[in-house]
Amino acid sequence: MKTRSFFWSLIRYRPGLYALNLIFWSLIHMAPLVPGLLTKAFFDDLEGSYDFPYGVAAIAALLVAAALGRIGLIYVGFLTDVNVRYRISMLLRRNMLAHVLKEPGARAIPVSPGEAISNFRDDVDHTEEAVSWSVDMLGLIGFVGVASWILISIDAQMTVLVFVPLILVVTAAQVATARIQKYRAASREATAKVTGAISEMFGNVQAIQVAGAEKRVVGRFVQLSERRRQTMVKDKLMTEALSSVFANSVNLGTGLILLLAGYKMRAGGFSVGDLALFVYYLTFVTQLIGNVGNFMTYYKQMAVSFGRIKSMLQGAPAQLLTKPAYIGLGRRKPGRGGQAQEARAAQAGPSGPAESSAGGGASGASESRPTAAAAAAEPNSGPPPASVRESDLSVRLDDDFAPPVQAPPLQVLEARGLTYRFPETGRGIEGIDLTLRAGSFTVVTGMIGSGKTTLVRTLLGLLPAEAGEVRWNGETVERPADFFVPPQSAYTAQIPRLYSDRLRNNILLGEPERPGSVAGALHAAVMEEDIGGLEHGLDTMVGPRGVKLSGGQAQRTAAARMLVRDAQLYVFDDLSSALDVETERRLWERLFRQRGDAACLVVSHRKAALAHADHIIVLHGGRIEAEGSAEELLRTSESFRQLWHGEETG
Ligand SMILES: Nc1ncnc2c1ncn2[C@@H]1O[C@H](COP(=O)(O)OP(=O)(O)OP(=O)(O)O)[C@@H](O)[C@H]1O
Repeated sequence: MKTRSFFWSLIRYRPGLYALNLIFWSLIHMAPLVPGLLTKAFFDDLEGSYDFPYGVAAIAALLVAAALGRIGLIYVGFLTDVNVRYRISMLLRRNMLAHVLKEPGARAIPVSPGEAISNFRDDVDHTEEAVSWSVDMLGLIGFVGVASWILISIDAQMTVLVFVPLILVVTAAQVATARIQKYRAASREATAKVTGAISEMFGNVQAIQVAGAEKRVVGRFVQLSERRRQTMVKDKLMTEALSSVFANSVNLGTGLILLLAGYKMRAGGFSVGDLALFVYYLTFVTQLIGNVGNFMTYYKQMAVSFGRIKSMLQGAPAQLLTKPAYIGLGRRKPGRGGQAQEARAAQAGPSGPAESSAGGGASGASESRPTAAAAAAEPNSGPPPASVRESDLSVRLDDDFAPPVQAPPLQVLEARGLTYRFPETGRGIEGIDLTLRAGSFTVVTGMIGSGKTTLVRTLLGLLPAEAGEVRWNGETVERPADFFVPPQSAYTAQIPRLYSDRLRNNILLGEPERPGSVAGALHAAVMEEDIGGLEHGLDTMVGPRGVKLSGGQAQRTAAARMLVRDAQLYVFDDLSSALDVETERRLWERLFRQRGDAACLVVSHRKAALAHADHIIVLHGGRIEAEGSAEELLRTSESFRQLWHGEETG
């Protein structure tokens, strides 16, 4: 999609509102034609070359009325402008967010969080500005057209002089735009890097301290800030230089008019009123040219911003940015969302995976979708305010997200030829086959970097598989990311993600609390004894990213979050990093006893997990090196023996 098409699609989002805004701003810009003519009449009347029928006082009254009328128009113009610009930016941000939440969870944004924030904030702002400034163009053309006609009829030669600044400024702006675009791109890039560095610094304070890297980190920050300063100075200098050309051209024009008017007045062909009219119109012509310059600058900035916003889409069509959607303002149109959702529900039907792909698409496994929703829906403390409850959030996003799929009870889950390689390193997994039956307990093990995490993420759709397929009871799962969420599956990632909220809310993450459900999940996650030691039990605020909990508590809170949900497949990615051997043993025992018909897929190298496994998969270099029971593998696999005995030795 080209910048021009993007721009038009933004205008077409609310064509009526945009047209209203265009009309008001055209009137605002054309309104000065009237006081110009009144000023001419006023001076000509005083000079005696013209006789206004109602006297000079009437002209003064009309001038005041014209000024008041323009103030009224500007007031309404600002109302329409605010409505257009904020609706556009809200739509863009909403659609960008919806897209991010639909991407495979582990690769949802292609840049650092800081850069993504800059995309959401600054690039959308620039786009909004370009659309907003575009409404001045019609009024400008109208004003210049009518004013030229009036001025030419008075004095063609002088009129040419009025338009000299216009020609100068437009030429200067044209010459400068390529440079402005270059400087603007560089300053945006530098700003994003600084924002990214700030977010990395704040996220890694502890790592920086323990590595004694404060000076180096601050040094890098200073370098990035210096680069930003340089690019910003160039950017601002160029923009301000152009503005000053716009501003000073009025003085230049006035000087030229005065010079010529003196000669013409002496010759008697030019009245004081004519002079007043020329000077009056020149001011407005130049102001309006300034607006053209602003529009051109913002349009160029928008081209840069559009490129950056597109990169966030990771190859998805840019049309989705301007796809009409409910943005939370006014009444929701019938047929949008509500009906669409019903239609999708009918398509998704009860029969499971194949139908689920017909829906709009939701993201991630349990870890990503409810997490993201709750992160947006729930503030730092206490219950969320009514305006941002999850039910409201679903109203805003349900055009994009399919309703949860209800698949038939799991009998067998199969993956065939599953392949994913990280573009950056070419590493990952290749040609993985696995079979999980209802009630089975499968452990994936292997050395560091062998591909265990990549395997579970690809299976669950958190990474987009390059090849292979996943089948649920023999039916192909077309869109694993939509499908592998509760009630089909629940997942605990290797690194737990907790939110600055109560412990209870971190476990439930929007799931309605049933009697005993949280207590049951806490017991299964071996967390029940820790609760008594916390200041406010389940209502303890866990702090940003759960910093008030120990690593093991955070890990088990994430496990409890998974276990509080009914699922037919539970996936754990390596709990051992933060759990002592005894706690982990109790956790697997409880899970093993309580799992019922659910299948468990566990990444671990701990004996406690391996001992429960009825099937073990040993990965090496992203491929399955061996598989079987622990007994078989101890006989047949050297790698497995190393892992098994490794725990004893180290
Ligand atoms: N985000 C990434 N970008 C590029 N390469 C990656 C990325 N994440 C992992 N890899 C590479 O993919 C391979 C598999 O990584 P993966 O995290 O799946 O291994 P693992 O067996 O889970 O390791 P660990 O036991 O340390 O958790 C590794 O060689 C790793 O270097």
